[in-house]
Amino acid sequence: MISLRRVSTTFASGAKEPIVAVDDVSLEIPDGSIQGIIGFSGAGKSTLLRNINLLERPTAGQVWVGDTELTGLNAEGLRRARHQIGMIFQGFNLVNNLTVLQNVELSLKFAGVKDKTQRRRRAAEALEIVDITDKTKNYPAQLSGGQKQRVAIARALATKPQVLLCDEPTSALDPFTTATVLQYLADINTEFGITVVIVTHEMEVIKALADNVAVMEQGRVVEKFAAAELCREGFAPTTSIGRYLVSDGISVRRAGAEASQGGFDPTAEGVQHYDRHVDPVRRDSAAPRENKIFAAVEGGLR
Ligand SMILES: Nc1ncnc2c1ncn2[C@@H]1O[C@H](COP(=O)(O)OP(=O)(O)OP(=O)(O)O)[C@@H](O)[C@H]1O
Repeated sequence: MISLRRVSTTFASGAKEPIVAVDDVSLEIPDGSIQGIIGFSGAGKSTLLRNINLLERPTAGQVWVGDTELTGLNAEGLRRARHQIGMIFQGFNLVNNLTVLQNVELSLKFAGVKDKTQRRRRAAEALEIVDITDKTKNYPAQLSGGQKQRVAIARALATKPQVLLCDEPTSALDPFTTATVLQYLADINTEFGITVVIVTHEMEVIKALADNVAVMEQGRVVEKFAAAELCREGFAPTTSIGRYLVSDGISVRRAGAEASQGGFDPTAEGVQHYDRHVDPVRRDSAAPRENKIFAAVEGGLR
């Protein structure tokens, strides 16, 4: 469980009034779930996400990940705790003068994996999870946006995190590539039980991925609901974003799975878009991929 307890984050802004980016937010995110955080620009979504790994230290409140209160740790404790929390960004944040493999190895080096062979093996394993083993010797500039984000996901996974924080991970991608990246995130959540927290302003991303939704406005979480609620007759969200999600049709991935009892409902509008564009290579290679995942798990991914 990730538990944010009365978290606030205020930025000084010179002579002007301080900016309250996050205002007394409490949020519980169950292990293994996908939490969507949605809101308009400037609502405080990214700051709240960065509060979870203390990339932005809250000015008040507590952040708990599992049994550990991150806000109570010293620098060394926090450094170690952060290995449990991977993060990906809209701009990918790869190191341009390192190859794909070296980029992933670097995160293991920072995580204190001293043995070079082990670093290389674990980096290669992580790259396998996102099916990008053919690009290990390439540099970021030689990759498409979607490939860069997949490398960033591999880099985040290499340290075997329990939590993956995603800050607008698909905002820089076209719809086709977005769908592929979302599929990887869904797979990683399902197969490894990694808790995913995703900040976005894209309704499609929420519909395709989230189990639970938090709507932010002016630093506050003003509405929370399970994505499945969007399918329930009579569900009446109070925020404009919530109402939009309802009026836009009930094409929520997890809710669709529940409603149809048969899993993912590819006929739902919106989901169709998501499903159709999933990389066909991944659909066709289910069996070998499964073995690969097991190998990775045996290798200690979890
Ligand atoms: N380092 C900072 N210093 C000062 N103000 C900041 C800083 N980071 C964010 N802010 C301010 O805090 C508020 C919330 O910003 P934040 O980036 O968290 O919002 P957001 O919902 O993620 O927005 P967007 O969708 O545009 O990225 C904004 O007013 C922003 O200008």
